Amino acid sequence: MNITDAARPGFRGAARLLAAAIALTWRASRTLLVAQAVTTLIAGAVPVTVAWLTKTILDRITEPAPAGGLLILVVGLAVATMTGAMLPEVGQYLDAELIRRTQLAGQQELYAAIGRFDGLGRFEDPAFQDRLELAVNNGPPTPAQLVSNGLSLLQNAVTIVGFVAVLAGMAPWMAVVVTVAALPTLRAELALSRSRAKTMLQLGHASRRESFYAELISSVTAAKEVRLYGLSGLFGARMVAELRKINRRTRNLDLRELRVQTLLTALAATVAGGGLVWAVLAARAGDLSVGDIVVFTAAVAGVQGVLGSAINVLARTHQSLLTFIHYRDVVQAPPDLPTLPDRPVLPVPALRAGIEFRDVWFRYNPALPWVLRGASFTITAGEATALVGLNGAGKSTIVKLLCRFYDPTHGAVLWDGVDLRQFPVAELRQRIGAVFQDFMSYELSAAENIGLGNLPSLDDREAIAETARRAGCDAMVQRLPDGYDTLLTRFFATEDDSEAVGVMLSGGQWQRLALARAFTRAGCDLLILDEPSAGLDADAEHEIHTRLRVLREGATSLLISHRLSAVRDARTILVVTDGVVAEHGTHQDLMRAGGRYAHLFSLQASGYRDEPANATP
Ligand SMILES: Nc1ncnc2c1ncn2[C@@H]1O[C@H](COP(=O)(O)OP(=O)(O)OP(=O)(O)O)[C@@H](O)[C@H]1O
Repeated sequence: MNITDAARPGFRGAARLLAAAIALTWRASRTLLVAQAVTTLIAGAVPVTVAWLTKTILDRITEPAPAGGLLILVVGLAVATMTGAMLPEVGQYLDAELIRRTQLAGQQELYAAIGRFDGLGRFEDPAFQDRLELAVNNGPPTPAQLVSNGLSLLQNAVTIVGFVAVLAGMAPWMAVVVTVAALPTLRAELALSRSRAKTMLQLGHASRRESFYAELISSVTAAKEVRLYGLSGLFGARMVAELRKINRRTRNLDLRELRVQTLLTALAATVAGGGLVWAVLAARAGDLSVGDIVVFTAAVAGVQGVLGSAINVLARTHQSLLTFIHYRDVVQAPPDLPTLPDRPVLPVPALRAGIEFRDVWFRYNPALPWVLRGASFTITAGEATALVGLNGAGKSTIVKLLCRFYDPTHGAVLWDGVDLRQFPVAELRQRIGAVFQDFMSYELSAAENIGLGNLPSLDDREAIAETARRAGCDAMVQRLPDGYDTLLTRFFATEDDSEAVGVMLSGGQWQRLALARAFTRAGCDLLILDEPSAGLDADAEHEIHTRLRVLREGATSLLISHRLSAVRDARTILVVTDGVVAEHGTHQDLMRAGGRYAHLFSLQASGYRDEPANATP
């Protein structure tokens, strides 16, 4: 994925980003956007109108023969002043409402984009994680902020043009001096905001590590080990070290900003003071009227004040643009698992022959070692296949390639002879049921924990109960305080009953629910069971494997287990060693061959054999 250089979007890049922000805000609420634009234009014209009316009224009062229409001017001044006082409140409300609506639209767009990432690679890439975090934390409100800043700039521009015109009419050189004096400020502010955005990106790692340690200290998952091993001091110190690192960098930025701002304020004060001295001298010489001095002072202060605020808004806009880049990068990220460019995209057919790994090479990252080194094997349709091997051999990696969470680095995975990359990913996954080794425990109700496996039947309580019966967890769920409605968490209450207390399940109980979730896809083309009985007691394990044997009968399944007695009746056992399938066959074949499998099986079997009676002391 091409990640834009965050510090320098370039003029055209900035224009494209702004256009995208306006488009999103327009989609969120066009009425509010138009209302805010109108309010902004009026607010921009008010200060100049007030200054001009004040001057005119003063000049008329001090004229030897006052002209008519004074009352109209005074009423006009009152209306303009009142409008000027009321508009900020109205603008503030419109601004807040526009931000709320755009944030909602932005959040929907961002999370829909994240949901479209088919693979796991991006979630494991630290550079992408940094951008994702910036996009998630700061992205959704930025379009509205950008638009709001843009409108503020428009308002400032209207005011500046008005005051500069007034100044130019009285002292053209002063209009030039005031405007030129603002240029260094603009340059310095833009440089500052660029440094700030760059620093925020660089601090992404530190900030994630800081959150990681904070989470370890306060999370219930880590609470046991943190307490037993007394880790909170260590993690707390590391968290503080990361926070100090972040503070050091942001403090340096703030100090730089303070120095620059002080210099710029001194420059502005000198220009304003000089202008005032000139105006007073000119008035004494009879070149300016009292009204002229009032409007001159207002114009200099107005231009400087508005220029200052415009520059601040510009810097904020620049900063928002730099943040918005990450949001756009995520939202516009190309598909992470594209289909093969030179072959047609095909619907996924029901599996008839089998799934073949053909000379598959795979590593998680070019910098990491190969996990698979030319693995070739077949999972035959309608048969029970088992996958065994030592820890880290690559069994779960094979499962992830089967579900197409990654694509092979070389070689191909073929579904009835068709490369998986020719299928729409979501369609392929609908044909697969799986219990992963690191399955999820959802802090939702028991029924939902099962029903999530098959969304169309999420509310079909009878189907869920039937699945639970097949997975052997119906009785366990029935015994929970609210049966299938029991909330499996101690952290959230149900919306309608805040007093309801949730339940925490044991590891084995969660595992049974995960099994049931996979079973909701009964009749799927491929059932993957990665260590489905790892957390179960001996009784439960035996019972589950007996059930699985029945369920796998005639179905295409892949079972991974370190308990070799559980895989012995698989039609084919694949033994993964050194990144390839080194042995395959039935239990009997492999035992006869006397290879790695036979060695592992004999080792496990010896652990279950009784010691001879005379060997006991
Ligand atoms: N997401 C990942 N990123 C980088 N390396 C990974 C990732 N997942 C696994 N690995 C590495 O790939 C290798 C194979 O891991 P895998 O989980 O496939 O092994 P396994 O055979 O399932 O092991 P076990 O029996 O312990 O479950 C290991 O060396 C592991 O460190």
